[in-house]
Amino acid sequence: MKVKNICCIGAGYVGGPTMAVIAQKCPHIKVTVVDVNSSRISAWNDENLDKLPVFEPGLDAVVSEARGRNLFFSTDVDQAIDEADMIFISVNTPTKTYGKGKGMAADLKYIELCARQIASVSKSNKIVVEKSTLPVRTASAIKNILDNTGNGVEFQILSNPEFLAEGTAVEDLFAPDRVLIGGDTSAKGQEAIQALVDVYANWVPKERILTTNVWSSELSKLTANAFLAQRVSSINSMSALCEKTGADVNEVAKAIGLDSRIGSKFLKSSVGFGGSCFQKDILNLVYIAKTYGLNEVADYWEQVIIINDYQKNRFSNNIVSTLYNTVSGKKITFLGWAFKKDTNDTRESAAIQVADNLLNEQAQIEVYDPKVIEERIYADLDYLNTRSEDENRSLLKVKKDPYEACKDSHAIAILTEWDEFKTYDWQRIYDNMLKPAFVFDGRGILDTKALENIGFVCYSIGKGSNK
Ligand SMILES: NC(=O)c1ccc[n+]([C@@H]2O[C@H](COP(=O)([O-])OP(=O)(O)OC[C@H]3O[C@@H](n4cnc5c(N)ncnc54)[C@H](O)[C@@H]3O)[C@@H](O)[C@H]2O)c1
Ligand SMILES: O=c1ccn([C@@H]2O[C@H](COP(=O)(O)OP(=O)(O)O[C@H]3O[C@H](CO)[C@@H](O)[C@H](O)[C@H]3O)[C@@H](O)[C@H]2O)c(=O)[nH]1
Repeated sequence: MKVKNICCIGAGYVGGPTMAVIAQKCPHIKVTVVDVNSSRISAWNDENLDKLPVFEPGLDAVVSEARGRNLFFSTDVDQAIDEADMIFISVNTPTKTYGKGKGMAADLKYIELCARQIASVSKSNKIVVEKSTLPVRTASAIKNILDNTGNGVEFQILSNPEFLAEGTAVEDLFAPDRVLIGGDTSAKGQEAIQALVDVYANWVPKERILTTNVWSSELSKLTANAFLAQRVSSINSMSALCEKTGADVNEVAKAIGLDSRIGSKFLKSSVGFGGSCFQKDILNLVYIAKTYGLNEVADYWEQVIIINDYQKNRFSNNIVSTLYNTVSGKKITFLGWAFKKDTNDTRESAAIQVADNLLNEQAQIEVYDPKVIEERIYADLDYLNTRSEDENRSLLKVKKDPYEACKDSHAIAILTEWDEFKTYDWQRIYDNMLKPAFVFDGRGILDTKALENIGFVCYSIGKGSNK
């Protein structure tokens, strides 16, 4: 079977870029991305490419090439489902905030809604692809809903998890380490797998397209994120030990990373990992292990989250203790709010927890981030419900100019590794700060020696004193 018409439900960080790349690479396939959020769809359709709802380097060029040709964004979900022979489900699967599994399990209500809508609208056979990250065995629930419509339509369910990282989404989609496709072992299942393999084969080398059974595919996604996050927590746990012992975490990371069995990637110590996936997916993994009675397995992975929380709190505690045990009324500047550089996404960003801790200590915070808008920052804080919205707005201000944000500040905290922070006129920043002028580099990106020569008092994550 040759796929001619794709529909993707969910025009978010995954659905948008993923489908834009499929459309660009496969001009013979019509791709329609649909979403219930009409303002998001309008933004995807905006003539001004700066207004796309997702900021990703290179995405504007891909969208401008394919949009209107064979890439469409629409709110008409029913029509797109009806026309498609392959439907990707790429809706959000956040951690449950209510009921059984609250705070741990993935909330699958949006997935189920999609399955029910596909079931009620479809008049012809369809391949349904799980693009969202899902707990292992979700495919059987989706199949159950789809197969019980009684209208004679046949559905094949595939799992095709997405491994792109934000900030490098387009690069990752152009040249993925692998594409993973899981499906049913029956002949029809294999045919469906082949149809999706053929889509990717338009630009991904065949040896990088891996096919498995559906459960392996679902579980591989959670496993990959757990392993990646575990590396960050592992090096972050070492950063605490480095600071106590005079070791330098960057030197340790380099020394161990040269061992080809360990490898050098994902060993950058930080103020803690963020992003919409790591925490949510590990909590989900922990929950799944517990439901199968695998308590030791659950405890093992939960430790990755515990260390991450520890790292964020350690960073804010260090700011308070260094500033003579009080930050009350003191101005602290945050450079960066996004969970990593080159994205406007702030979900689970370490900056949020660090800010909340410091606001509890009555600090005055001013934030500068090159891509994150003011409304997003306040929404992140308000969501925690720690204090009133008015208090958040009076204690924390968002600035559009980094020098303005740093003026008259007691301390600067680097929360995101944006490249531009390295190029600032740090002498100018120093001259306009209160003294002693402190810098807390939560990303280890600044040249500490150069800053110390200017007169700053520096703390860099994982760098112990050499004395
Ligand atoms: N963000 C990432 O980098 C990333 C990477 C790999 C996998 N994932 C996974 O992909 C999935 C989507 O993540 P995201 O970051 O794109 O989420 P997102 O919140 O940015 O986008 C999801 C979109 O789905 C829409 N939606 C929800 N229910 C809908 C429905 N019934 N009909 C139509 N639209 C609906 C929402 O309005 C939203 O715009 C999640 O399962 C996530 O775990 C995310
Ligand atoms: O050495 C490192 C690497 C990452 N991070 C932090 O870890 C978080 C996650 O970074 P990254 O993995 O690069 O971005 P994500 O967009 O969250 O991507 C992850 O989560 C996605 C969603 O599931 C997966 O698709 C990707 O493969 C997986 O890398 C960020 O806060 C980073 O700053 C570190 O602190 N040190």
